[in-house]
Amino acid sequence: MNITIISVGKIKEKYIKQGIDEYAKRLSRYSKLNIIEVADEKAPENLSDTEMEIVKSREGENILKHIKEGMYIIALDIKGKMLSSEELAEKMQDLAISGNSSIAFIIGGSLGLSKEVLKACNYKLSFSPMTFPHQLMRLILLEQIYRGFRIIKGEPYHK
Ligand SMILES: C[S@@+](CC[C@H](N)C(=O)[O-])C[C@H]1O[C@@H](n2cnc3c(N)ncnc32)[C@H](O)[C@@H]1O
Repeated sequence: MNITIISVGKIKEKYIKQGIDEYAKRLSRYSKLNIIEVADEKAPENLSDTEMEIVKSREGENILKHIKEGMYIIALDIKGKMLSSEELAEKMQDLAISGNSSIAFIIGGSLGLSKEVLKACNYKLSFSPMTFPHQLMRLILLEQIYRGFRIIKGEPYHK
């Protein structure tokens, strides 16, 4: 299976980068991983609603450029559907069985994802009603994808 993560913004924190590198290494036993970072637009505190939509829209355009034919697109969205780790694993397995060998996970920037991206995606996945910073979200997502592969393979994993 090919996993692509399209994420707005760079990873600046060293400790998060180390965690991401570790899970990317662990995942390489199970999947091809491609992490694409798209530029985050400047978003000062005092933006109007319209200006915020413009920022999200610009970031969204850059995200959508990386979507390829045949990719199953999962947008990370606080308001999306929550799944257990076992349910996410089952979803990944079902996609593979039905011939979707390429999954793209999308993580938004500080203002979230544009309506165009949310419209283009096949599934909206929430990790909880809480808001996580995008850098940490990338690490948590990688851990859950890795956990998903361990579950699919029936391999032992920390509970
Ligand atoms: C700082 S958050 C953006 C917060 C923004 N106010 C919103 O409502 O989306 C950056 C990105 O991380 C991801 N994210 C953060 N918390 C999440 C959660 N609980 N579930 C799913 N994705 C989350 C989303 O992709 C979001 O666009």
